[in-house]
Amino acid sequence: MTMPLIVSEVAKSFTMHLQGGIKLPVVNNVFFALKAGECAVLGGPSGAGKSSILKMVYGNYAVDEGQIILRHHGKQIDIASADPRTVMAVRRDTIGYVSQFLRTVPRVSALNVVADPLFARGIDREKAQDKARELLAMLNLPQRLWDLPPATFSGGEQQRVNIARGFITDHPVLLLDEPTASLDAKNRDVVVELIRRKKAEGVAMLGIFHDEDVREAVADRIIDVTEFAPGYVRQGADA
Ligand SMILES: Nc1ncnc2c1ncn2[C@@H]1O[C@H](COP(=O)(O)OP(=O)(O)OP(=O)(O)O)[C@@H](O)[C@H]1O
Repeated sequence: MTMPLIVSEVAKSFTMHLQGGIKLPVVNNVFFALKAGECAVLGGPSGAGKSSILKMVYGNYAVDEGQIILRHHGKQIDIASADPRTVMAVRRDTIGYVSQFLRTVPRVSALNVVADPLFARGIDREKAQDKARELLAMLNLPQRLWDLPPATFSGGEQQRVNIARGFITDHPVLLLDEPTASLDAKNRDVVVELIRRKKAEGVAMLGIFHDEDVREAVADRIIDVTEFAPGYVRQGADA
């Protein structure tokens, strides 16, 4: 069986147009694969390139070199070279992204913001909303808020709506961009539990977690991003 995600020989640099077009290499020869049901966590100091890798895998950042292969409807798709329409289809059905920040849509209730990815996949409305209610209750969002648009919610309330939205689908690959940052301990534990459930369902996850306790609780392994620094020489490697 092929892996749900294979990243090979990926390189990325940013061109600083305001500084005479100088190139800032960020990562080089990024190489890893995810198994179904595992949660790998990107590790390394600030600025090492963790977010950049996550954004490339989601198709948000262009890739200079290499391949990012996802298994999508039984076929292998290279996100690094896929056209925008394919990227959208892959995001709808295959790869999800849970981040800290909610992009609120005016006049749409929290319940429907959460259920929306299931509506997009053609899931029955009632069924989708039931699942959204279950997640919002788990994440302790007060029921009086469910029918209101999240635009006026507190930062933590918006974050929980976003987390529910990110976890509602059954995407086989899920990217976790610090989903627990600034959550209280009770809701952090809920997110840890949601990640465990996804593992049990066979979802492959790639995440960034600055919170050490959460990382310990969810990580099956750490991918050390400093090994992908341009110019890094592997210990024991031939010159
Ligand atoms: N859009 C961008 N334009 C220019 N440089 C960028 C851009 N995004 C990231 N960088 C640079 O790339 C490097 C890696 O950034 P990245 O955000 O991927 O690191 P990180 O490991 O996620 O850091 P942190 O843990 O602080 O979030 C940094 O030097 C950063 O300044």
